[in-house]
Amino acid sequence: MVGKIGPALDALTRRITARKGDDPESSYTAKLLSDGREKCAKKLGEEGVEAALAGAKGDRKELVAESADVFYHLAVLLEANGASFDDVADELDRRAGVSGIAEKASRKRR
Ligand SMILES: N=c1c2ncn([C@@H]3O[C@H](COP(=O)(O)OP(=O)(O)OP(=O)(O)O)[C@@H](O)[C@H]3O)c2ncn1[C@@H]1O[C@H](COP(=O)(O)O)[C@@H](O)[C@H]1O
Repeated sequence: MVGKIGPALDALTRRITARKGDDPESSYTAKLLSDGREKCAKKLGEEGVEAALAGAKGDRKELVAESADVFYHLAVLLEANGASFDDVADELDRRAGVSGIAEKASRKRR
């Protein structure tokens, strides 16, 4: 099965970019972006904690909903910092094939 998250994140990114500069009264994204990156970061932190709590209690439905909130707020925070999911994808690709254990050990040697 071809994954659906890439196209979904692309479409979400396009919607967020299109909202930039819109009236904050009519767009939550425009409101967040006009409030500044610290507000965007605060919202991502809140949604991350909510997703973690849903996962910890084993609530699959809530975890899925909260995860969508996390992706949305991460997309807004990336936009607020001039970054994108493509940048994140490049970083993930860079890490492919490097074990997390080996990477941690290499950091300790530095
Ligand atoms: N995916 C989302 C999305 N996920 C969550 N949210 C909003 O994020 C907010 C967070 O929920 P909270 O309960 O924390 O809201 P709150 O307490 O009112 O927030 P604050 O007062 O703290 O800012 C809610 O208003 C949600 O509706 C989203 N808002 C927008 N999108 C996407 O962005 C697109 C553009 O939306 P607008 O910018 O609103 O047109 C939409 O078509 C969607 O694709």
